[in-house]
Amino acid sequence: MDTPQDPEPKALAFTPLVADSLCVERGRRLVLENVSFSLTSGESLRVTGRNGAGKSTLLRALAGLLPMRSGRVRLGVAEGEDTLVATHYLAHADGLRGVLTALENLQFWRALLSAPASAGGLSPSEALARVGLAALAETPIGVLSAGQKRRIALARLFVARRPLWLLDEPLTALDSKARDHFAQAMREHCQEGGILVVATHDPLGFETTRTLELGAGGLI
Ligand SMILES: Nc1ncnc2c1ncn2[C@@H]1O[C@H](COP(=O)(O)OP(=O)(O)OP(=O)(O)O)[C@@H](O)[C@H]1O
Repeated sequence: MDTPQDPEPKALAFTPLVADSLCVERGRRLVLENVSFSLTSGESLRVTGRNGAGKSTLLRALAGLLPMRSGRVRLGVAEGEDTLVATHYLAHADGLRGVLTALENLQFWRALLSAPASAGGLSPSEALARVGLAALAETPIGVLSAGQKRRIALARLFVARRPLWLLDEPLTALDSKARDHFAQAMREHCQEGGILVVATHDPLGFETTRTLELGAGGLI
């Protein structure tokens, strides 16, 4: 059963995300060298680059999941709030449990992700409807197609409102209509004051504030 919603969701606006001279090693090899950028409320960054250029590495470092050799990431949040609850990180993997239904997976994620600072998200049923999969609510994830699983993974973004979205190849396996819908969701997130960082090889379907091409000269 869905849990009740916070009646007064907070605004998403917050002070900038700053990456300052990030250097990150993987397997003793320097993958990111002096990567710097700053994004404020409503801004978006598209991270591109050849396979192995370090896109996933950058997102994981921004999410605090990888140690840095040097440099730092600063995420301004409201006083008393935790940077951890300000961030949605979506990796390549969908992060879904095959034996649970679509609805149960989102109930799990909502319980895990909800916090006072990120309240105001959709209920799991509403989030499923948002990604066009309300009819599959009671279907176990294990029997869904790759694109359907991806859509449910993306629905996690809607069950808890968080200002910073770090998305690694979010469009993988989506059909063109689902891509259009998700482009609209990313646009709305920025219009509401959120910040977006997307690693992708594909066009996103909207103009981001900036592009960072790793391995080829930096910010565009
Ligand atoms: N766990 C790991 N241990 C050692 N090296 C790693 C590890 N994960 C990634 N690497 C290396 O780090 C480099 C950057 O990998 P990363 O996954 O960030 O690239 P990417 O730009 O996201 O690539 P792709 O477009 O293929 O997804 C690659 O050379 C890769 O081999």
